Amino acid sequence: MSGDGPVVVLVGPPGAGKTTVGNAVASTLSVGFRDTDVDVEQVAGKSIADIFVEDGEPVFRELERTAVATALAEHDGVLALGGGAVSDETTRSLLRGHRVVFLDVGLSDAVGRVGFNRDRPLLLDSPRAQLKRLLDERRPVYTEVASVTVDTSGRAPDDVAEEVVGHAR
Ligand SMILES: Nc1ncnc2c1ncn2[C@@H]1O[C@H](COP(=O)(O)OP(=O)(O)O)[C@@H](O)[C@H]1O
Ligand SMILES: O=C(O)C1=C[C@@H](OP(=O)(O)O)[C@@H](O)[C@H](O)C1
Ligand SMILES: [Mg+2]
Repeated sequence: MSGDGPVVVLVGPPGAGKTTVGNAVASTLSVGFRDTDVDVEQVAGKSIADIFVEDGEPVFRELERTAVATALAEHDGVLALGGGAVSDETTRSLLRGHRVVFLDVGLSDAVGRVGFNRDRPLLLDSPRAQLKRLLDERRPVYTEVASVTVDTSGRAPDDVAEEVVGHAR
């Protein structure tokens, strides 16, 4: 249903907990949860890993840009974006005016959470170095699009979710 947009949009690097915390926040608020990574997989009819291998990252980014725009327009619950969505300028401008929370995470915690996960194509090779690069490159962008930053390092998902609930619309 369309309305004022999502009650909260979660951005941040892989392993920040956008999907996990987003689900918990939606459950607490009794609203729907949507994740643009899932939307992209549904539209493409295959996993993100397969999109990267078979079609390439630019195709994934194009699908992601459309998925974010669609979700912002029609979802009124909690919305989690993929970690790289904010690298797109159109997406950044679409996020203006929305309640955006940056879930931050330190490098060690991020590596511990997703360093050995095989579902994230960007982290298959040298996960620690890749996560450091993504964090260094994107932190300024996450900060720019978000009105609030919540550090998740060393914290349980439920604890983070409770804080995010306080920032929802
Ligand atoms: N605060 C947290 N503490 C410990 N592990 C976490 C936390 N948040 C998420 N995780 C775990 O880290 C992994 C990645 O979480 P996920 O929600 O998919 O992150 P994102 O969507 O930001 O990439 C999952 O295995 C999840 O259970
Ligand atoms: O950081 C990125 O560029 C990506 C993050 C992933 O989502 P999560 O941030 O939910 O892991 C997913 O969109 C894809 O693997 C690319
Ligand atoms: Mg996710």
